[in-house]
Amino acid sequence: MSECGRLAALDTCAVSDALDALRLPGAALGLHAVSGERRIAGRAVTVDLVEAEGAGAAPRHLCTAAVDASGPDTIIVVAHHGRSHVAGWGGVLSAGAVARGSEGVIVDGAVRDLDEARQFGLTVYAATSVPVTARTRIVERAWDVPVEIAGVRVEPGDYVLADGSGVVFVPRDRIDEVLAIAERIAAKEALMLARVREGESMATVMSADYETMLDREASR
Ligand SMILES: O=C([O-])CC(=O)C(=O)O
Ligand SMILES: [Mg+2]
Repeated sequence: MSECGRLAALDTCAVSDALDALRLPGAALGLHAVSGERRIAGRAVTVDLVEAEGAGAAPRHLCTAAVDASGPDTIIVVAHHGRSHVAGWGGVLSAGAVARGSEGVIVDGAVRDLDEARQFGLTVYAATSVPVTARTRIVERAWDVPVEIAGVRVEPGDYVLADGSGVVFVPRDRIDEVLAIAERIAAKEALMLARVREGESMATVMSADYETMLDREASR
């Protein structure tokens, strides 16, 4: 199975635990599904946004090059630096992402045209939504460059997983290690759930062994 397929079979908590075991950052906090609630996995196509003032006139609308470059197994990752007063993503862009088969979009700030994103079936993870356009306010500094998303550095081609618990990023050169550990954690948790359903005591299922599980993964 491809790395994206293996990632999509996991959840963000198992991947976050694997990142913890490897002492890697990766969980981007404060983002949740605002359209098309579903788990998405893919490789990052990055965009970095800046205030328009002093940046010069925009030759095209923000995120357009990233949308044009996106497709299946990609997620458009927009560094909007927590701005909540203006949208870093909108409905026409959503239509473009859907037309190219992109897995979805992650914005660490506000987006708009959410009714359109939902209507088009696009999954969007963001901090919040507002009606206010980016035009004349925010422009694209660059795309296909390293960005920072809620404090996490993300390079083009890094792996992304987002679900009901939030968003995690995995550096592309660490994906094999992270997947191997996350898959072991998920398998252990599946066994724990079976024991819980069989009525075993919670204190036994989630014992000291569970508390120290990630340290043991780290030292394997
Ligand atoms: O003007 C914007 O912020 C972008 C927008 O509405 C869209 O893509 O539909
Ligand atoms: Mg619009």
